[in-house]
Amino acid sequence: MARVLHRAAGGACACLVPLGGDSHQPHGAVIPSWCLSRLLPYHPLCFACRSLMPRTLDSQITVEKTPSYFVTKEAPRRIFNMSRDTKLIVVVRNPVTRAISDYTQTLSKKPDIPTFEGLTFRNRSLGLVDTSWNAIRIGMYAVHLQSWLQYFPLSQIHFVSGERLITDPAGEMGKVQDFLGIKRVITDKHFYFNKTKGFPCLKKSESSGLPRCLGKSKGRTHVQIDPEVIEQLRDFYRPYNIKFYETVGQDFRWE
Ligand SMILES: Nc1ncnc2c1ncn2[C@@H]1O[C@H](COP(=O)(O)OS(=O)(=O)O)[C@@H](OP(=O)(O)O)[C@H]1O
Repeated sequence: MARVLHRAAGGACACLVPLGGDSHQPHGAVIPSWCLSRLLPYHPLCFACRSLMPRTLDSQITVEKTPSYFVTKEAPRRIFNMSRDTKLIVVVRNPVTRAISDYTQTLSKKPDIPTFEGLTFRNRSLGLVDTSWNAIRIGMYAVHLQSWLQYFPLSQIHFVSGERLITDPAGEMGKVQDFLGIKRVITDKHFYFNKTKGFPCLKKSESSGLPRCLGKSKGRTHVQIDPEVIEQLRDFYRPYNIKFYETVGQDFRWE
C-alpha cells in the first residue's frame, strides 16, 4: 500500500491520498511544498501540517511527488535530514521535448509570453542558450543530479524513462515496484493503450472502478518549433545527456 503526497495545482501544496483499497480515510492535511523546497521544514506551518498526518503503517509506503524538488538546491539536504533512507524516483524524458512541453503548458496559461526561440537563446546567432530559463535549466539533468549525489547514493535513486512510460507502462512500473522492494502488483493487466489519447490508460481506476486516462492537459499537441532551433538544443543538451547516462549507468537514447 502506498500513500501519495502530491503536488496540487499551482505547485502550492501537497495533500495526502492513500492508494489501495484499505480502510484508512484520506486526511485533509496539507503540507505546503515550500516546506521542503524553500523555507525551513521546521517552520510552524509545516510542522503543524505534518503533525496532522496519520502515521504510516508498517504495511504502507508514503510517497510524496513534487517535480520541482529535483531542481531545488536545498531539497536534497532537507530530505536527507528528514530521512536519509528515503528512496527517490525521478521521471526523465528527452530534455528538448521536455522544454517544448513545458513551454506549451506555460503558453496555454499565459498566451502573451515571448516565442520559444526568443526565450531559448541569449544570442541565437552565436548559439548561446539561456540556461537561466527554467524550461531549459530543468533538462540539464546531470547538473541537478550532482546535488542529490552529495547526500544520497545512486542505489537510492531510480530513474523512470518518460518515453517508456508511454510505450511500456507496465515495464516501467515493474522496475519502480522492484526498486521499492514491493510485490509487482501493477502489471500489463492494468493498462490499455488509448489510440485517440496516444497514451496508456488505466483499465480500472482505484476510485470508481471505471477506465481512466490522463487529463486533457497531458498529451496535448506541442507548439511547432523551427527544426534548426531543435537541432541547436540537441547540440546544447548532448554533453549533459552523455554525462547523465554515464552517471546513472543507463542510456535513455535521446538522440
Ligand atoms: N503517466 C504519464 N506517462 C507519460 N507521460 C506523462 C504521464 N503523466 C504526465 N506525462 C507527461 O508529462 C508532461 C508534463 O506532465 P504534467 O502536466 O503532469 O507535469 S506538471 O504537473 O506540469 O509538472 C506532459 O507531457 P506532454 O503531454 O508531452 O506535454 C504529460 O503528458
